[in-house]
Amino acid sequence: MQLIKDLNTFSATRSRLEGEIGLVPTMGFLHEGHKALIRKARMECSILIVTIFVNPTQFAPGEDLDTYPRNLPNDLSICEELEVDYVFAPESVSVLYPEGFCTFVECKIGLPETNPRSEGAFRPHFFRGVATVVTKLFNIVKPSKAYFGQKDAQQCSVIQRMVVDLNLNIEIVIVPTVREADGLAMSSRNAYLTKEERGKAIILFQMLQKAKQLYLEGITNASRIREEMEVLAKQVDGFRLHYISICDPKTFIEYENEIPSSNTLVCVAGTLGKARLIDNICLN
Ligand SMILES: Nc1ncnc2c1ncn2[C@@H]1O[C@H](COP(=O)(O)OP(=O)(O)OP(=O)(O)O)[C@@H](O)[C@H]1O
Ligand SMILES: CC(C)(CO)[C@@H](O)C(=O)[O-]
Ligand code: BAL
Repeated sequence: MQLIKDLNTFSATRSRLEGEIGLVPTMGFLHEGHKALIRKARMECSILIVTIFVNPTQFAPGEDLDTYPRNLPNDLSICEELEVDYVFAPESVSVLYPEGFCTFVECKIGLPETNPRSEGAFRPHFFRGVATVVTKLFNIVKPSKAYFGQKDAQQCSVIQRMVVDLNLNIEIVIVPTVREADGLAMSSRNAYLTKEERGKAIILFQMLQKAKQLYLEGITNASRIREEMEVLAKQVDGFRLHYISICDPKTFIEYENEIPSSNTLVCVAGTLGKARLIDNICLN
């Protein structure tokens, strides 16, 4: 495995590579969720490239850019173990954002005007930063396939839309959410949870399970499902619910009343202490 930290070396290396190139973009602090993406990419591609970069443009002022967990040595040994060929981990922000950088990519899926209960609404800067850095990584790595996790459902839809809209000719592979034994979705930010908060963090999964249970019992009214999920959220001391969204998984347009018999995604987000957690489930 080769670790590359600068653009010139990466570009020179990339120009010599041929075959099916798989890209797994990450922000590091790798866990079992990342490992699932890497394993799938390893099975499907002849050359596997993992990127590790905590992208500042997707963080708003006051968010956790400075404290975001980092552990490059451990990430590298995980990549080595999983037979990654190249890790591109820019050594500084200026590798991807040199002085004068001022061009951004914007996708309108889930922006506040189309869905007030979404990541796009709660983190209005977020998808612009993600779409921009992912476009840059796609242009730098030139993969045939790129792998993303279902945990970040709206991010998946934004990227899937972006490759269509911008004719990027890259296959986007979505990998199911990997969970802890009690159902909590793996996330680098779980590291922020205290022991007590960790116990409470399964509330997101429980809310999603409740939605599924209600749906299977024949309840198809989005507001009714949302209300019952809210009741659960209120029972957990210290959990600040940001939103419950019951929406179309491609457009993220919210269902207010009857939900259709296919294509319904339920997303939840909230904070427990310093950790902002998100999760989702497909109802049908
Ligand atoms: N539990 C998981 N299951 C499957 N994929 C995951 C999981 N967690 C993260 N991923 C995916 O890994 C890729 C890199 O994610 P990232 O490095 O931001 O980790 P993260 O755990 O999602 O971090 P955080 O939740 O703190 O933002 C993304 O495509 C993300 O969806
Ligand atoms: C896709 C991504 C690597 C872009 O910075 C990030 O949003 C993530 O890790 O999910
Ligand atoms: N996994 C999404 C990255 C973020 O929340 O910044």
